[in-house]
Amino acid sequence: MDIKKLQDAAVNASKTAYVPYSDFQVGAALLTIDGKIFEGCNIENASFGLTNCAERTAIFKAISDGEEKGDFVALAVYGEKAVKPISPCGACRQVMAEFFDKDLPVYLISKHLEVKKTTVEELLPYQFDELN
Ligand SMILES: O=c1ccn([C@H]2C[C@H](O)[C@@H](CO)O2)c(=O)[nH]1
Ligand SMILES: [Zn+2]
Repeated sequence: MDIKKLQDAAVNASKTAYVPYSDFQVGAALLTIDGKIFEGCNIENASFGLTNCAERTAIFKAISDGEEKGDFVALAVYGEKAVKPISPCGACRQVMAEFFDKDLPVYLISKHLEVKKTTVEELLPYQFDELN
């Protein structure tokens, strides 16, 4: 799969972000082994801590639609105002660790489309995982 397509999907996903508090639109695009792409945006709340990041929205949409742990092959995240490639928060890293293989490629993208390629393992080393 062309990474450009996943990157475009992440940019597209950011368009529907609900961000009245931060005005910081984020989009995520999650690719499955079958070639499906699940898009997610950040969704904020007046009670700030209830905000759902773009990454978790995409992951939860995929799981809710029947995709399973191990079905995922790549994630792209785009920050519309990110000066440097966006960096996922700790909550999202933990949720990624739940559903993604350690070596799954994660493409972090800045507003100028600078891309940093990393992995789940790099984002969350020595992860908590009760099942292992
Ligand atoms: O990787 C990230 C980083 C931040 N945000 C959101 C949370 C909040 O809505 C806004 C500003 O932090 O960006 C994401 O969705 N993903
Ligand atoms: Zn997050």
